[in-house]
Amino acid sequence: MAQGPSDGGDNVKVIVRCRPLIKKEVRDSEEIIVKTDSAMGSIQVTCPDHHVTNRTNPGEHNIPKQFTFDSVYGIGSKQMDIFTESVRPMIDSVLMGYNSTIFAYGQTGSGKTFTMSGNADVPEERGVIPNTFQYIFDHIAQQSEVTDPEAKKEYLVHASFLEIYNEDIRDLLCEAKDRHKLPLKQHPDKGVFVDGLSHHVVRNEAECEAIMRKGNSARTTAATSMNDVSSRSHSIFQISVESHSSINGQDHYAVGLLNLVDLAGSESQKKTGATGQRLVEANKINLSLTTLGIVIGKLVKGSPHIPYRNSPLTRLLQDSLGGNAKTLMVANVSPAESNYNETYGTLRYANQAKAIKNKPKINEDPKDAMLREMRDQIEMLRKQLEAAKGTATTTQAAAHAIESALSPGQAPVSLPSAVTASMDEAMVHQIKAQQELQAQLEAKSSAAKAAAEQVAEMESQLISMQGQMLNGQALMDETRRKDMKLRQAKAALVDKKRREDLLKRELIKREEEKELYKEEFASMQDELKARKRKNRRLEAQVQSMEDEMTQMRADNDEEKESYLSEFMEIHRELKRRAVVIAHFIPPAELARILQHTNWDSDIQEWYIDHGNLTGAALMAHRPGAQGGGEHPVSQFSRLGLQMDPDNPRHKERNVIGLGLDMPDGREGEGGDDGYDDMDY
Ligand SMILES: Nc1ncnc2c1ncn2[C@@H]1O[C@H](COP(=O)(O)OP(=O)(O)OP(=O)(O)O)[C@@H](O)[C@H]1O
Repeated sequence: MAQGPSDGGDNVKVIVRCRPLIKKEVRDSEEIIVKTDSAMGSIQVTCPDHHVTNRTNPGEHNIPKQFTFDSVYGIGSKQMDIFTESVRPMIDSVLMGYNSTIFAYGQTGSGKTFTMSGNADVPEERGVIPNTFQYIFDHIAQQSEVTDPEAKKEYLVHASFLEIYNEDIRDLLCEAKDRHKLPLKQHPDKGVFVDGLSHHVVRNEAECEAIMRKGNSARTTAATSMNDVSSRSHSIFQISVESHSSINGQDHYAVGLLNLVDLAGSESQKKTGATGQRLVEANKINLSLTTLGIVIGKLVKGSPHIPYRNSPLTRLLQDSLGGNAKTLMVANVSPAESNYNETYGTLRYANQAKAIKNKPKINEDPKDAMLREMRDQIEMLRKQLEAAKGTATTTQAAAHAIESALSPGQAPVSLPSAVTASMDEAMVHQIKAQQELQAQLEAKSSAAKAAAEQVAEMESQLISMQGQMLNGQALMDETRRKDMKLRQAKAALVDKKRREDLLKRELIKREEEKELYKEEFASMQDELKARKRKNRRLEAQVQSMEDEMTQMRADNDEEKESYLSEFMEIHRELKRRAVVIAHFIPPAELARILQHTNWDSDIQEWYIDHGNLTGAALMAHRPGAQGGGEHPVSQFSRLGLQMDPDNPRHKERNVIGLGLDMPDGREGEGGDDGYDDMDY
C-alpha cells in the first residue's frame, strides 16, 4: 500500500533479521543466543554464561536483553517475506515520487549482502535488490491494462551503482580504467549528488540484473577470517523511477529515487586479526560507521548541528536520515554466542535509529527530470522525421519522374566524336538530353536513397527513445501476467498474516493495558476507600470542632455579657464615688492626695505615699476632746452602733473611712481607702 504524504514526520522504520548459524559456527558447536518473536516484533539476546560482562553484578548478565522493532525476522525467515512485508511499501512510495532508502547494517558476516542482493540465480534466495526490480517492472507492466487516459502513466527508469571504498566514491558501472574517485556536489533541487556518476536507462528486470551483476563483480570484496566474501566497501544501488501523466491536458512529472545500500560490516581487529590492506580498509569502514552512529545519535538528541559532512557515507545518506526521504534500516545480526557483543551492539544501534524522524515529500515536476527532456527530444525528432520523410518522398518522386522521362529501354549512349560528327544535329541533341536526364536521375536517386536512410535512422532513433519510455505494453505478456498473479496472491497472503500479527500485537497490548488498568483500578479503589474513611474521620472532627466553636462562641458571648454588666456596675459605682469625692473633698486636697498615689505592679495595687496626709489620717489626728478624753458620742449613736455596726449613721463622720457598697456581695470590701477593686 502506498503511504500518503505525511506532515508530522515519519519515523525511520527499523527491522531486524537474524541469519542462521553458518557452517563454521555449526562446526564450532556455537550456542544460539538470539530468540525472535516475529508476531510481536521482538528479539532477545542473552549473554553466554562464559561471557561475563558485569563484574559488579555478575548475575545480571544472564538477564536477556529485549528489543522491539517494526518487524523482526528470525533464523528461518524467507527473502520474500522481508520484501513483501517491509520493502514493498518503500517501493510503492518511490513509484509515487518519494525518495526512499533501504540500508542494511550489521557486523561483518551478519548477512547484509545476502539480504540486499542474495543469490539472483535461486528464485527464493533473491534479495531485496532483484525483488525490487521485479516489483517495479510488474507495476509498470500493469499500466498496459489501465484504460482511463488520465490514470495512464509513462515511466523512465534509470540506475546507477557506486561504492565508497576507503572513503572514496567510485562508479561501479564504468570501465575499470575510468574508475576513479568522484566528487560529491550539492544541488539546490537535487540535494547532494555524485558528480560524473553514470546513469543507465533500464527497460526490464533483466537489464537491471545485468547492471547489478556488473557492479557487484566490480565491488571490492575479499576473504577475511569472518567472511569468505566480505564487502570491503559500502555500496549504493540507485534506481530512479520517473513518471509522466497527463491530467486535464497538463503534463505531470514525478521522480522517486531509491537507494539500496549494503554497508560494509563493522569488524573488530582483535577478532579478524586483519593486517596490511585489510586493516586499512577495516579502519576506514569503522570510521565511516562511527560517523554514521554519531549522526544517528545527534539526530535522536535533536542536536542543532548534524555532522553529515564528516564522511561521504553520511553526506550521501543526508536526505535519508532526518531529511525528505522514507527510510528503512535492516539490522542484520548473527545468532552465534561468539558474536554476542556485536549482536547486542547492533540491536542498541538499531533501537536508537527508531527515533529518527524524516519529513518525506513527493518530488513533483522537478525541472531536471530525464523523462521530460526525453519527451521533448522525441517530439523534436518526430517533427524532424516528418520533414525528412517529406523530403525523401519528393526526392523519390522527382527521381521517378526523370526515370519515366527517359525512353524505356533507351540506354544513354556515349558516342565517339567521329560518330557524332557524322550524325545530324537533332540526333546529337536528343542523345545529349538523354545523357543529362540520366545524370539527373542518378543524382536524384542517390539523394532519395540518402533521404530514405536518414528517415530510417531517425525512425530507429525514435523507436529506441520511445523504447526507453515504458508504458507497460512491451513488458506485459501472458507469462508475466500469470507469474504476477501468483506473486500477488502470495503477497496477499503475507499481507493477511501481517495484518493478523499486527492485530495480535494490538490485542496483546490492549490486554496488558487492561491488566494494568485493572491493577491500577484495584489499587485506586483501595485508595479511594481509605480516603473516604479518612474523609469521614476528618468530617467528624470538623463537625465536633465546629460544635465546640459554636459552644465557645456562646460561652464567650455569655461571659462578655456578664463582664459588660459587671463593668457597667463598677462604672456606676465609680461614678458614685466620684460624686462623693467631688462633694466631700476639696479639689486642692484631692490633687494633693493624687500626687501621692502610686501603682505597685508587683501586687497590682494602688497605694498612697505618706498615708498620714490622707483624710483618714488627718481625721486620726483630729484634736482630742477636752482633757484627752474621747469626743462625746450620743447615747443613741452608741446603741445604734452596737446594734448595727455597719450603719454609717453611727460611724465616724469622715467619708474617706466609709466603705463602698459593692455589687455581688463585694460591698464594703476594702473599706479602708474606698478604692479597692476599682481597677481601671
Ligand atoms: N538469511 C540467511 N540465510 C542463509 N545464509 C545466510 C543468511 N544470511 C547470511 N547468510 C550467509 O552468511 C554468510 C555471510 O553473509 P554476508 O556475506 O551476506 O554477510 P555480510 O554482512 O554482507 O558481511 P560483510 O560485511 O563482511 O560483507 C554468507 O555465506 C551468506 O550466504
